[in-house]
Amino acid sequence: MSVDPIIETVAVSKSFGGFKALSNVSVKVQPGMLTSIIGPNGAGKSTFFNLMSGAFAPSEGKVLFQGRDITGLRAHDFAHAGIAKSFQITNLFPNFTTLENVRIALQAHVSRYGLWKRRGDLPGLSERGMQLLEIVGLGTRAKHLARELAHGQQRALEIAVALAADPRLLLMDEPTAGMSPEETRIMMDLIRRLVGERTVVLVEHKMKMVMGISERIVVLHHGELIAQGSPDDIRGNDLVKRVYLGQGSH
Ligand SMILES: Nc1ncnc2c1ncn2[C@@H]1O[C@H](COP(=O)(O)OP(=O)(O)OP(=O)(O)O)[C@@H](O)[C@H]1O
Repeated sequence: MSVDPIIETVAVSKSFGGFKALSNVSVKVQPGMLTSIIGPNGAGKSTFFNLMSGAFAPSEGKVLFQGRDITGLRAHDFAHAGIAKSFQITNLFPNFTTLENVRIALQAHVSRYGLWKRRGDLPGLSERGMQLLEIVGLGTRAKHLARELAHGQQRALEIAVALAADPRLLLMDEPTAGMSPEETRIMMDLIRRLVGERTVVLVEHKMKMVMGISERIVVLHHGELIAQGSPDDIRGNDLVKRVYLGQGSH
């Protein structure tokens, strides 16, 4: 494919003390697509995710975002460049309403660009906040406190908070962790809707979900890239099959 990648890792490695958690991984993520990072426990998925989000710098190699070398910049600069992340660990203000949580995120984004104004001066914030809540399916929950939402709804709210920065790239770490089958289905539908206008990269354990939703899959094992391709490529890959053999039904 000749399309320029939105984010690219060039031979990245990451060592913790003497231990190499990631070794020489080169991946090009295509824009407007859904890419999933998979691999058995300890494969290096979270480490790779953290390199893409700027949580830490690679020990070796480079990270390019829209062709620009962003290796070693702070997480804040990654966010500024257009990379947002949604975490497993909740990042919400539980005693604020759903809409207030999104408004705070929008306000933080506005202030980051030096345009901070008093609340009353930003009449568009509530409207934009409501639009984001509609996108994630929480339009009817705007006045509920964040802590009153069901688990799946809280995850959807975290996505609305991440979208407040209008990111080009959305990184999601196990977006359906701990969800019921119904919540998982709703989240998968939401993720599908987000892709296209944005690029989405997921770290995910649930194989069935990954195969059903992804356009590209990157497989890590013992910190190395062992395969990348379409779900069909990955399904038919002998090395991937061997790695997952006996892993149970993740
Ligand atoms: N901060 C750290 N210090 C030392 N070792 C680490 C650190 N972070 C990760 N590791 C090690 O690096 C390896 C890869 O970890 P990582 O969390 O990236 O894997 P993972 O694929 O996300 O695993 P899981 O599916 O279990 O979450 C593991 O052996 C882990 O113990």
